[in-house]
Amino acid sequence: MSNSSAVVVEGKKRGIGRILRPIRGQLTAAALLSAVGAMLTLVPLAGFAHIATKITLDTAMGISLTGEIWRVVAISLGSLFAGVIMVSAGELVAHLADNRITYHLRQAVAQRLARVPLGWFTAQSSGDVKQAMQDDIAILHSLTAHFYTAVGRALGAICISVVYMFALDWRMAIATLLPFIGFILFLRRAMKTGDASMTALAARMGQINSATVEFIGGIAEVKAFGAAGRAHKGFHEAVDGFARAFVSATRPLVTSMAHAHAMVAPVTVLGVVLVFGVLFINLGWIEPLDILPFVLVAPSICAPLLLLHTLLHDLSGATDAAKRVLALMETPVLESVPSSQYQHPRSYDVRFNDVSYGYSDGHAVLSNISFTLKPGTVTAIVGASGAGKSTLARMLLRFFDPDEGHITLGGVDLRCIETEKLYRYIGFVLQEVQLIHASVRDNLALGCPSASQQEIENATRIANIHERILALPRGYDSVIGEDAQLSGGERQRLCIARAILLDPPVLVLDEATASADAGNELAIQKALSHFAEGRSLMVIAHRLDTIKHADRILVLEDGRIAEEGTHPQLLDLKGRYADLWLKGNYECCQSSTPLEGASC
Ligand SMILES: Nc1ncnc2c1ncn2[C@@H]1O[C@H](COP(=O)(O)OP(=O)(O)OP(=O)(O)O)[C@@H](O)[C@H]1O
Repeated sequence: MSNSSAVVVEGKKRGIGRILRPIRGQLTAAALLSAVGAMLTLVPLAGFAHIATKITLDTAMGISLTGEIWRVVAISLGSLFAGVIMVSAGELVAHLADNRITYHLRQAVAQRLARVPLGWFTAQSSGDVKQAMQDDIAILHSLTAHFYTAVGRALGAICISVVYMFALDWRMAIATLLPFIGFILFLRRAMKTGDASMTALAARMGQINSATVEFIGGIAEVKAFGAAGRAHKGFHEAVDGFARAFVSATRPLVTSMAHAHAMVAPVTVLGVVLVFGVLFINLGWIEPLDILPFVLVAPSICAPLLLLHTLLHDLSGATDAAKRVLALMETPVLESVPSSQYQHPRSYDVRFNDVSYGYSDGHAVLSNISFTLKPGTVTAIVGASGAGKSTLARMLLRFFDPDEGHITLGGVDLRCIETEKLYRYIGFVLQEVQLIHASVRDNLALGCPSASQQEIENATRIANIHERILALPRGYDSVIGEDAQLSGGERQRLCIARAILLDPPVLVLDEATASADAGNELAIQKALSHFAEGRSLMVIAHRLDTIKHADRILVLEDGRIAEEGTHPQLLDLKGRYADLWLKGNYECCQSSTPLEGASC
């Protein structure tokens, strides 16, 4: 995509924060509810510790504790109940926010894609769009619906436990936290090891991919030239290299992770509490009963800490997904005027005015192109492969806008014509045939849903596909890809019928009969020539004999119009066209198609 002035780039700031901005308040509320809820659900642990301590100490002194026990039990149960309600409320708020953002993102992406140049879709694989629209938005769902509440719960539980332990005895609290500090240190080491080895692994994976592509892509040649052994060898070497790199990369990683997990195993934490507890008792710093709350609370930090680690690990995937969705939402769009400035073409003559265009900066694919398509005439564009023919056709369809110059329809700049209307004025059939998963009838009536069966059949007869459709199991109701398995040529004829049904005053055909066999091509050309009457037709053709009676032929060379004229005029010039004609080895007096006319 060029940095054309015709595109508008909106917003450069990237990141997950931008994606989640509309629901930031809801997510914060959800996280807070979850955090406070988690804190409250831990109150019973403190309650148990309190009761156990009291029973041991006070009953020995003969004090009755029934009233206090019931009070602590009531507070514990009340806290637990309130905590569960708050955690559930947090989940609900997060899911509502998720529902809102998912809807908002899908709408925003769809609206954006409706405004991007059609040329973007040819450069972008549908896989990329599907990845962002479905997979990435699903990943963001786990972020919005679960991440914030889970982080809230984990942090809430950890914070309240730490505060509680420090409130009881700061020396025991510090000692209890030692395994968790060990966990963080081992984790950091694992991450460092992981980062270093991931680069090496990615390089090895790249080698496997290249070897696989080479092997699969060239399988025919490999077999034909008996090089299967050599190709296999390259693939095996890449796989072996990856396996070796994997072993040496994972060994230190797994060791560090194993140490980290061992640090936060409840048994380790309990062991540390008991060892330091006994030590502090011997030092006379604490009483034996003072250990009890630590024994109850310290292991409960393990699970939230591990959960936090997993969540932060998942966050990087969600960040990448957010970036991809954001990139889609920032795809450069076609420049358009405010709807109040839309204009209606007064006629249907098309004019290219000094049009230049390049896909990338500094390399012009089309340079200073000027010509007019007059109504009722056929203009053919010919030239060597790569000369810029398809680019020229796509500019008329606003796949891209010119970098310089402009294109008008009936005197109105294409940028001032509402996009939907533009495709009512200019129909097209391109090399890449696009049919949707629907019935043949629906595919035909895509741009014209109110078309009658008679109108549809008239179009399919012109495109020479009516009989073939009738031969399908359910005729016009057969579904593409299910019971309508069509060849490339048949799909192309279906597209031609679809374009004909729209009855556009201007029609662009880019290698529209490329997949048709000779007989069909003749029939389609014949039908199209009748259809062309009174319209402007732009035909791009490789085979010069199919366009030799066009009203005007433009010969493109390196993105410039090298020659123009009628077939006889161009032959007389003895220039580029005459050369192409000669090289094409066309028979002078073969039966002509109607686009060709009759004379030789
Ligand atoms: N989407 C794209 N991005 C970048 N470059 C492109 C793109 N499409 C075409 N090009 C380049 O622009 C030049 C003109 O391509 P174009 O398809 O217009 O030529 P063409 O005359 O129609 O060729 P052919 O007859 O082989 O279809 C070529 O060099 C091609 O590689």
